[in-house]
Amino acid sequence: MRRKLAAGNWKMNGTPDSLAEIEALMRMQAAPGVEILICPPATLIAQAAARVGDHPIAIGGQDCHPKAQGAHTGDLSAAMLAAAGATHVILGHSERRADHGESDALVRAKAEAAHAAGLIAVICVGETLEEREDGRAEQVVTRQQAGSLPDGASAANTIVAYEPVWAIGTGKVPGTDDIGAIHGAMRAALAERFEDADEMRLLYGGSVKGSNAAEIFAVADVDGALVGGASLTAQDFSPIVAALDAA
Ligand SMILES: O=C[C@H](O)COP(=O)(O)O
Repeated sequence: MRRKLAAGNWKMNGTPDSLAEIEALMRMQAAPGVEILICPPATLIAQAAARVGDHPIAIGGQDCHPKAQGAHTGDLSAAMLAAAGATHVILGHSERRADHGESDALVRAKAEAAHAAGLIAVICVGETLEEREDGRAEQVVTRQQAGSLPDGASAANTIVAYEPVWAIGTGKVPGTDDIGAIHGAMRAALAERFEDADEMRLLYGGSVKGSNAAEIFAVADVDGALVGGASLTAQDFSPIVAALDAA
């Protein structure tokens, strides 16, 4: 049984005042069927983890370096994230692939580093608009998935998020048939490589909001969401958690 996950990626947003949003989520009506993960900017991980305390909300990072330590100014190792209180790390987000030229091979190396530090890797894949219009969405996504997941990936240490680049922050969302087709192809490709593929969680990300969450979560093989803009406030995020709990 795959546990449903509502993950929030705050991206480059948030100051210590924003931690009040996590406290508001902690006060929210319990959604027993849903695991919640918040990935604030690295500057807030330790404070967020301290605020969460024993509450089951998990805290994650948004990137890590593939090396364990060394002369890499400005970077953070997976072990540093774990020491700050993170249990998860987002890797290979399309914004990192675009802004920092991250390849599948680099994402795979980062995932290996995350696993070595005991972190759960949330590995992102997704096609551009041009690739979708060329009819290559499934091919691109499964190729990225194959290249970005290390051989040691398992349901215990890896989650895959399908995020069409053109749907991120745009208000555009693929049709539910399209999401289902991609998630089905991802699951089938995982099954060829990993024994516990049936237990690996697949998230959808890209303009998920309270208003469209229920129809997205009704799609087969969608085990939750990776949410950007609508994760920044408890008011916007809580309806998504509720829709997932009800799905
Ligand atoms: O990581 C989150 C995704 O990029 C989705 O962002 P969005 O919900 O603002 O479209």
